[in-house]
Amino acid sequence: MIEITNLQKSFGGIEVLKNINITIQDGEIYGLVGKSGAGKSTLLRCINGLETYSSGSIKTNGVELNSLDKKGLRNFRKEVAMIFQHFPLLGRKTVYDNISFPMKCWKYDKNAIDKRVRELAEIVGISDKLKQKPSTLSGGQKQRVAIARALSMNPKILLSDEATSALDPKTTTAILQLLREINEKLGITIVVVSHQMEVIRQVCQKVSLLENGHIVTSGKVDEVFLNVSKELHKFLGTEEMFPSIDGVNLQIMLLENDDSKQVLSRLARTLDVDFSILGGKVERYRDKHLGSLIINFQKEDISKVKEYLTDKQIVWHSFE
Ligand SMILES: Nc1ncnc2c1ncn2[C@@H]1O[C@H](COP(=O)(O)OP(=O)(O)OP(=O)(O)O)[C@@H](O)[C@H]1O
Repeated sequence: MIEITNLQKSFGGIEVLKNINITIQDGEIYGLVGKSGAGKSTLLRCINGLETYSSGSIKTNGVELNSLDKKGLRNFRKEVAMIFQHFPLLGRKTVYDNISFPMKCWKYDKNAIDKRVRELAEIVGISDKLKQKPSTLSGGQKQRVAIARALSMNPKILLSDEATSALDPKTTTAILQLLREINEKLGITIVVVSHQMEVIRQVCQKVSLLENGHIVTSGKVDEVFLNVSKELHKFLGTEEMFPSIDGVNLQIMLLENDDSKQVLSRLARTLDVDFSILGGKVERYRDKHLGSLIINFQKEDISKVKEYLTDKQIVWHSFE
């Protein structure tokens, strides 16, 4: 478990992390999302001990990071691996040598290294590329090599800093799927940093939204979506997506149940009201699909519409 309490970090007198409180359970995939400069990478670097923090606490499995000496920190880093946007592979070495590199540094036995490299190559799907140089691989394949290398020391935690940001959408989905398989098969806790909500939605169970160094929204990803806050609207750029026409715009959230699927036709029949559909979308949240519709109702109907939706336990948001 990673427990971050009242964490504060400054660079040269400028506070870049402010009162951060996050608990990440073992085996969870946790997302940190936010705009550029929000403090995501700094937080990730604090978690793996690459940055010190000014005050507060980070405990990994009960051990306070700031209390570790050099040797303690070196051993701790064996348990926390990291992958990056630009997969820093050794260009002159083969894929095999890249994956085996950390184990060689720690002077592992040659046969054990060979067994582990082949195992990892199989897990990440690059068994046929072991003799190639990174320059002959696609971006997705390079990231797979970087993931295999990150897993070589059997880490308990994998930190992913914008690992899919340089990849096209299809390759991004494939790499996120791989992270999920690794999480499920190997039980590794994964922290995913991204500036894209789409990435977080596909793979994470929980999320914290960072803005200017502090957390503005946290929770289970689908709940954060359902109870979309002003801050999340601002981050997603959706606060201005509702055209200003007469009447009142409601966002109606659609879940994977029958009640929400037929809500509009039932509502119109029961209340005898007219409405206009302004927009809608369906998004994937790990294994679920959640949707939302933006509906414009006439002002005189709005209170009975809200009452009806609340009574039917349909989640809605008003943009008055
Ligand atoms: N080594 C450093 N020295 C001084 N300031 C830094 C340093 N590292 C980061 N910062 C500052 O801390 C703030 C947070 O940066 P950070 O890289 O953590 O943000 P981020 O959310 O990861 O952004 P991005 O997505 O662009 O990487 C920024 O204002 C940045 O300029």
